[in-house]
Amino acid sequence: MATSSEKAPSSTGFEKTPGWLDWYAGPSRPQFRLPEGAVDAHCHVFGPGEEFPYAPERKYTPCDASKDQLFALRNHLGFTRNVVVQATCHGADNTAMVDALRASGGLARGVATLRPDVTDAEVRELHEEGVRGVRFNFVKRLVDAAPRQHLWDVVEKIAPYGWHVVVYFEAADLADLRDFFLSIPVPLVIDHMGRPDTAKDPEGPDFEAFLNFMRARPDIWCKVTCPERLSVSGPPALDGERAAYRDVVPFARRVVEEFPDRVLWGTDWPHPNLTDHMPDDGLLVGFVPHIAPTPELQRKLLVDNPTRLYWPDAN
Ligand SMILES: O=C(O)c1cc(C(=O)O)oc(=O)c1
Repeated sequence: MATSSEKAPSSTGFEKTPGWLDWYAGPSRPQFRLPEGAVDAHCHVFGPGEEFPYAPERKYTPCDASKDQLFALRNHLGFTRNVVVQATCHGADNTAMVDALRASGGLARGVATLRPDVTDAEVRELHEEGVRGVRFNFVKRLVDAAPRQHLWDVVEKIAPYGWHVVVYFEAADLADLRDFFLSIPVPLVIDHMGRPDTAKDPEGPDFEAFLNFMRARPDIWCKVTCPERLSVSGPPALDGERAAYRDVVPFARRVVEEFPDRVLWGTDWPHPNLTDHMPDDGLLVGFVPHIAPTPELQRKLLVDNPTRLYWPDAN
């Protein structure tokens, strides 16, 4: 089946980080049929660099991954909508992400990166474009640490618009960040399950600490995403593998089963910074029924929850 996403990725005007793995061209058609109205609740656009230059402060230079390629993948996989999360390679310049929202005809919402001096008029404009959240990143290989006061200043600006804060952090840093997170007075959305060490016991104290954090407030959501990033023993979603990333399943399944109304799923296309392999996104979609085994859990994870968070006025 030919899709425009089969075109080989390129990187215009920028030199990619050495060893960069490009997104998988020509993904298979998912065997798991996504329910009507499914949302890819975590994906990115990269550039194209010629039109939307990568930020000078970036920690990596990716291959291009345009909005048209993202929308072609959406259609090919059977998603209806996207949530486009600002990628760190674009810093706090949200223009590529906003351009994708604008082109989507209402089928995409966004999560932005903001500096503390952002004005109310700028936040209002982003809201009108479809942005509904701001991302705070604590992963040191991706961004330099931001002073807490800067983050507070941003929270004050976005709170009146009903936005949430998306947090990305390493499991080992949760103990230090927990109190700060719990003091943020808007809903929180955790990226990639808080990056558990999946070589450890899913019933062990580390993952229990994560679940306890989720139990601390009813408005903490979790993306049960990125098995391709978190998996240690695989097997990868390649070469027709239909039971990929088995070691991640018990972690994600615990979250889905305990918090069925506050979990989200997305592809994480174009999968920045993978070093080992690049998944076939069609096979990656096949991960979902392993972590959400019933049609009801699947509908909540893929349709009801993301629609409630990002399109509360839909239907
Ligand atoms: O783990 C990562 O490297 C990663 C990077 C980014 C980004 O650069 O924005 O986003 C993600 O969701 C994951």
